[in-house]
Amino acid sequence: MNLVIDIGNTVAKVAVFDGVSLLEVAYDSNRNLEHLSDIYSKYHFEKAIVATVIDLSEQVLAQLALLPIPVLWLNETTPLPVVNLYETPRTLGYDRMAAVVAANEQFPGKDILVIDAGTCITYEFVDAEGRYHGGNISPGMQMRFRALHQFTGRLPLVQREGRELPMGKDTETAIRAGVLKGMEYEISGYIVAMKHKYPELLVFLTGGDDFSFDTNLKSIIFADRFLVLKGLNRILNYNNDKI
Ligand SMILES: Nc1ncnc2c1ncn2[C@@H]1O[C@H](COP(=O)(O)OP(=O)(O)O)[C@@H](O)[C@H]1O
Ligand SMILES: CC(C)(COP(=O)(O)O)[C@@H](O)C(=O)NCCC(=O)O
Ligand SMILES: [K+]
Repeated sequence: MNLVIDIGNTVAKVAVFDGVSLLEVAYDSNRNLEHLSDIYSKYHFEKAIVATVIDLSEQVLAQLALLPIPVLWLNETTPLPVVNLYETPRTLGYDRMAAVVAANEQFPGKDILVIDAGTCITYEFVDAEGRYHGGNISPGMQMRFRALHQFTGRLPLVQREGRELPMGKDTETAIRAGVLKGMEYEISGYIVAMKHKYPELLVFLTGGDDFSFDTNLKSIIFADRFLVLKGLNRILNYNNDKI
């Protein structure tokens, strides 16, 4: 079994894979992997992979150091099943690469746009020859709600759940629609622009933020909440003989 750990800016994900099958996922705070010991004792693991986009707390480092199996720390030196054309591989967030690796595994000969809506929204492009060209980073949903509150004198902190209108009729609905429609139009805009350039383009959507689209683009999107974990598992298997 493979132990796959993805530590994001908001949530840490701990997953169990048997070959390519995902058996279980646990969600933890990124400051303390509380579920790790329980999961570890339930299965027989051979190896692990860790990807992080934050500097880890002493606690998480200590929890990972206790693992009695080989651990692959994903970074710019890790051999990958796609070509990395990012100009600064040392500064790349490897959760982004993992999502690309999983999408490319499902559709090897295709141009793919991968959209990951987590703390940030990231847009990644991998071409039909398996070359990762890079992509863009923009604020995630919670960040948008919080930024509007934090950087103004009068705007409240609005929650995702509540009355949704196409155009706001009061401060709360104006902010909610502004954030949600802003994300929707941003995402649709990327898809339309990239489809224009790459007519055969496939689109994957992943990340913790589920949101619904009303557009006809919905039908061309593959939604997969576990894309990053699946990509990390593929990278771990790809490096089987090296760890
Ligand atoms: N149970 C949950 N705990 C925390 N965030 C959640 C939860 N369910 C959904 N979310 C949403 O998912 C986002 C985190 O998504 P994720 O892709 O895991 O982010 P990251 O990889 O940046 O940590 C949060 O910003 C939040 O809006
Ligand atoms: C862009 C990100 C903040 C996204 O993180 P996430 O939303 O998954 O927590 C992360 O991938 C990161 O810190 N990247 C480093 C900069 C770069 O990729 O170039
Ligand atoms: K993200």
